[in-house]
Amino acid sequence: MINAKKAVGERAAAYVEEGMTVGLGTGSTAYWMIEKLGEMVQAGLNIKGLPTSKATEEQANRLGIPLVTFSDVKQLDITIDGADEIDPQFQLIKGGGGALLREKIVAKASRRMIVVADESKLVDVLGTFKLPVEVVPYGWEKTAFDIQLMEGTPHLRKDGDNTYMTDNGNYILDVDFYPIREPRKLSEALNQLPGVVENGLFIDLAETILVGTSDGRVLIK
Ligand SMILES: O=C[C@H](O)[C@H](O)[C@H](O)COP(=O)(O)O
Repeated sequence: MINAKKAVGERAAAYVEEGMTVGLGTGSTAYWMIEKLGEMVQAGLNIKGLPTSKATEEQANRLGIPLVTFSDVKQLDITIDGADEIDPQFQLIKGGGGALLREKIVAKASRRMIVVADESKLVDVLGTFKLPVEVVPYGWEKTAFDIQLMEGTPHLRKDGDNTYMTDNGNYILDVDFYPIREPRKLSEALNQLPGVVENGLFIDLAETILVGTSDGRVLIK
């Protein structure tokens, strides 16, 4: 069977050029982009990576990709990352893997964001995928209550019997807001709640979308 995520991830690595500082995304599609970048680095490509999660940091270290942090750089040339849903206006839902906060900080610091996904991620209207919202543990029940008043149905993310914890020590509420007809408004309203750290709506950040199809093609949008 053709691995659409592998094909699209590897294709995206071609956007990375000598000397660039690269935001390294998180997830099972970005994984293949990072593996390919590792090969390119071993073959002599000189780049610096800034990882969006601890998992990605470990992968990059294993592959010998030199890493920087925001104490070294304030702007990146490019970020390549996956998505959970992509609408026709290139607005995204991200955070299925819990990395949305670091991913958004890195994407916003980048001159361009390339999104890699298989075609199952393309939707007409966002929200079938429950929107991940990162919240501080203190008072999360009150934050969830406030989200319900916004007509969302929140579910506290679990990790087996435990509450799932992000790389930043926060919780995730996966919120059913379907259909999300006004993603910008919803994103702004969520971020007004004091307990919300960030939400998984990525508005006007994706510049180019690479879509891997089940028959092995990569479409560039
Ligand atoms: O927090 C996780 C990220 O936003 C991922 O980029 C997103 O969940 C897509 O992951 P995957 O490529 O594994 O479907």
